[in-house]
Amino acid sequence: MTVRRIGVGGAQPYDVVVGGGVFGELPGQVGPDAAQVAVIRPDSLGEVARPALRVLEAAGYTVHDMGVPDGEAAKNVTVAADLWGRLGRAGFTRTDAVVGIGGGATTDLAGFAAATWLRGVRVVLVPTTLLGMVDAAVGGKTGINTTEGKNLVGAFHPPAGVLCDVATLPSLPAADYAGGLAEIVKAGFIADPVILDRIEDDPDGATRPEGRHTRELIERAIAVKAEVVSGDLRESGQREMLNYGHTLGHAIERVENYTFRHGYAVAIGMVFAAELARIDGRIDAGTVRRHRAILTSVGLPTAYSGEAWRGLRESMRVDKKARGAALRFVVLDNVGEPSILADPSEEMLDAAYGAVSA
Ligand SMILES: NC(=O)c1ccc[n+]([C@@H]2O[C@H](COP(=O)([O-])OP(=O)(O)OC[C@H]3O[C@@H](n4cnc5c(N)ncnc54)[C@H](O)[C@@H]3O)[C@@H](O)[C@H]2O)c1
Ligand SMILES: O=C(O)C(=O)C[C@@H](O)[C@H](O)[C@H](O)COP(=O)(O)O
Ligand SMILES: [Zn+2]
Repeated sequence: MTVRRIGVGGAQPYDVVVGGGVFGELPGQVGPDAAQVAVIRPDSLGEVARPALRVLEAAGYTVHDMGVPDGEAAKNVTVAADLWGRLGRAGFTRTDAVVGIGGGATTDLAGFAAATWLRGVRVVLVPTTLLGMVDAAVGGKTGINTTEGKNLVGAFHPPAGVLCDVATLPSLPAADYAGGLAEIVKAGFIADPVILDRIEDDPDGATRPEGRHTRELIERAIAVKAEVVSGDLRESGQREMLNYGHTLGHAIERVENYTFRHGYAVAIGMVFAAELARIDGRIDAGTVRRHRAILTSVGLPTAYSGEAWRGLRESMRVDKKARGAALRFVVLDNVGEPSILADPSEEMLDAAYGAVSA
């Protein structure tokens, strides 16, 4: 299987390595300075993490296997504090390193632990979900959720390297695989319409790791993310476009107490943002229909409870793109042309939600 390296620029450039069996590159990414390595991974992913643990042990590191709760259940301050305790007891110093293995929730947590331990130690990320590979592990956003909102506590802390071993994908449940497709579709709508063409060409294949266009979809989505974050690590401008669908999406996750898949919430959020753009006269009804058709074709939801609207509207207030009382949404002026819609009226918001409410 071919290996592709996608470079991420910035003050500390690194590679996103995509291929089969790339775990072997872990020691090279962890580097020669570390004596100890903390491997942070879900308790449930012992089998998936084992080859990585073996490679690190064989390279001579003292490896601490730090299991955490599965997925989103670990992305909170209780688990982060437990990790700080374990790092402290192991005597982790500034030259030691963290390796995060798992889905996006786990790599966000591992990145956050690395960002906060001693104010920042080296972290290498090994995403094992589609979503982790195409989005979460790339770009240096780390964080945890709080009761009040999604990712409200975090830090920008880019990894030293990202290893996407596509051989881990076949064991991923289909529903979680579909969640990753939402971020791939997002990359298509905001920056690379070829992604949309490939999914429309073979929607069934898009839902499977062995699909005809799967490698291309993964690499194109990573390339979109790498390009954006290379120029704007701290989200002072262009990076906001990666938040397409996330203002409503994060609010849905919050009202569901973080038990609703991120990708599913973002899928609904993208249709909401598309409806907002249509109401604002930026895109036509056909482009909104294209959102629904593509998302539905790969098994993603495009509607949500009408009764939830008041709670969602309240939750959106803490969106990181908001400025004061003004909400700011990423919308499209056209496919591949994202822009910001600032402070839409309550009537517009109500109308757009009416169009996605079930
Ligand atoms: N930092 C960022 O830039 C960024 C970007 C996008 C999303 N995110 C975050 O990513 C998270 C969503 O990530 P996700 O969709 O990967 O969810 P997840 O991390 O919850 O993983 C989904 C499920 O798949 C399991 N799993 C992981 N790899 C597996 C494998 N190879 N085989 C079988 N099961 C496997 C996990 O244990 C979990 O149960 C959210 O918290 C979201 O906020 C962050
Ligand atoms: O990397 C980014 O920037 C993104 O917005 C990517 C999103 O897919 C991701 O879910 C991110 O975690 C959202 O960031 P937040 O700052 O809105 O919490
Ligand atoms: Zn996301």
